[in-house]
Amino acid sequence: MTAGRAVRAIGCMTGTSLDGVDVAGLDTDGERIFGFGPSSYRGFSDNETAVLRAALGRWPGDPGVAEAAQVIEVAHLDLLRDMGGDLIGFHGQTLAHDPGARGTHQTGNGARLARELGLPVAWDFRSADVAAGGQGAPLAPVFHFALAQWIGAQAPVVFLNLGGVGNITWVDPQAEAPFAPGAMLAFDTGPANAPINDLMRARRGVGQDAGGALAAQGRPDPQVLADFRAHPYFRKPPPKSLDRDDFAGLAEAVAGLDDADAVATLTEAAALAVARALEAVPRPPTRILVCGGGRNNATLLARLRHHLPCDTVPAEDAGLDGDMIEAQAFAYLAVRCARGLPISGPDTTGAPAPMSGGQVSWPVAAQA
Ligand SMILES: Nc1ncnc2c1ncn2[C@@H]1O[C@H](COP(=O)(O)OP(=O)(O)OP(=O)(O)O)[C@@H](O)[C@H]1O
Ligand SMILES: CC(=O)N[C@H]1[C@@H]2OC[C@@H](O2)[C@@H](O)[C@@H]1O[C@H](C)C(=O)O
Repeated sequence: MTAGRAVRAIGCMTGTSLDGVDVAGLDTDGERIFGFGPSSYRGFSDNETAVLRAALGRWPGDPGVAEAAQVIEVAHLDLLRDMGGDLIGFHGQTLAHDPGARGTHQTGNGARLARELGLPVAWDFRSADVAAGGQGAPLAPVFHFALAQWIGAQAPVVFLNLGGVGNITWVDPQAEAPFAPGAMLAFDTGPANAPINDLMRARRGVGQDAGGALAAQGRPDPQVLADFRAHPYFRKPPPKSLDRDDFAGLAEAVAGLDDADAVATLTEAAALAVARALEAVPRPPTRILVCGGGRNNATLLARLRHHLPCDTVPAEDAGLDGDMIEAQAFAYLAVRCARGLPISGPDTTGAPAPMSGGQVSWPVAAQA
């Protein structure tokens, strides 16, 4: 793979929402975007979700992890057999993330995918960064930088991803290169959909608050929100990242509220966390492009618009596919990994210097 020559990479993401696998094609040399390929999605069955949930917080070798890996590998093989492409970028399922102590754990074996698909697979994107002292997340920012150029942004823009956890990337599109000092600032904002999904599942037996309809009927609890805002995470300067369940106390704090007030409180908390994050960016952005499933939650989007200092619009307003940006990011990262280009640095994960990451498994080597 060389500069200026596009390959068709297929990126795969299974995020912290535990809803399913996104895969998306991208034509890129790992620097420029040349175009977007087809995308696809496969939801997890109830059984698969139960296996993954049971393995959350677990580390390699723990009970339940081999079963979770099997679910992830099979779900990816189902989707990837029909996607073609030259190279796969496989994120795997994050089961646990504790960069300051135990490390980060994405389950699923890229070497098995390479063997069964007959294609090179880039994977294990986060461990080298963590080993070097970085947070190991977020990794999509370098792709956000490329996207800012693709959409022709002239002034700073923010990408806000609302998955299970929220994260932002502030990008200065005039910067010479993504890892030039001051080109980006990225970090996790706080809980987003994960607590809402967990509450809806526990109380209503459904996976999400569709459209934010239930939150719209409730009243956020001021005391719970005051305690939430006092969480030490918000005082920590970036770089910083979160595990899915780092804000478990929030779920406990809404336990005594009725369903609508509880979900309204969690929705407001997600919006407040993003508003707080925007206070840390170097210069105000011209607009905030929202991607990830949370942009379909009308109540959450309305609360964001109430709190945020500039235009807050779905990524579609810039001609992007807001459901697939993370999967596309791992396609882009796969090519950067194969070329040994940096994927993280001081302003994204807090790695001491821009550094490459991930490993590539080749079908032949995988058979040996
Ligand atoms: N119509 C909708 N109404 C409300 N919420 C929605 C809707 N569609 C999606 N969501 C929320 O978005 C979630 C899926 O988002 P997404 O696929 O971006 O998350 P992810 O990839 O798992 O997360 P992460 O960014 O943490 O890796 C769903 O689980 C749900 O909470
Ligand atoms: C450890 C881990 O899997 N983190 C995810 C998670 O989901 C959202 C947020 O927390 C972000 O930090 C990251 O994913 C995106 C794709 C990233 O690395 O940019």
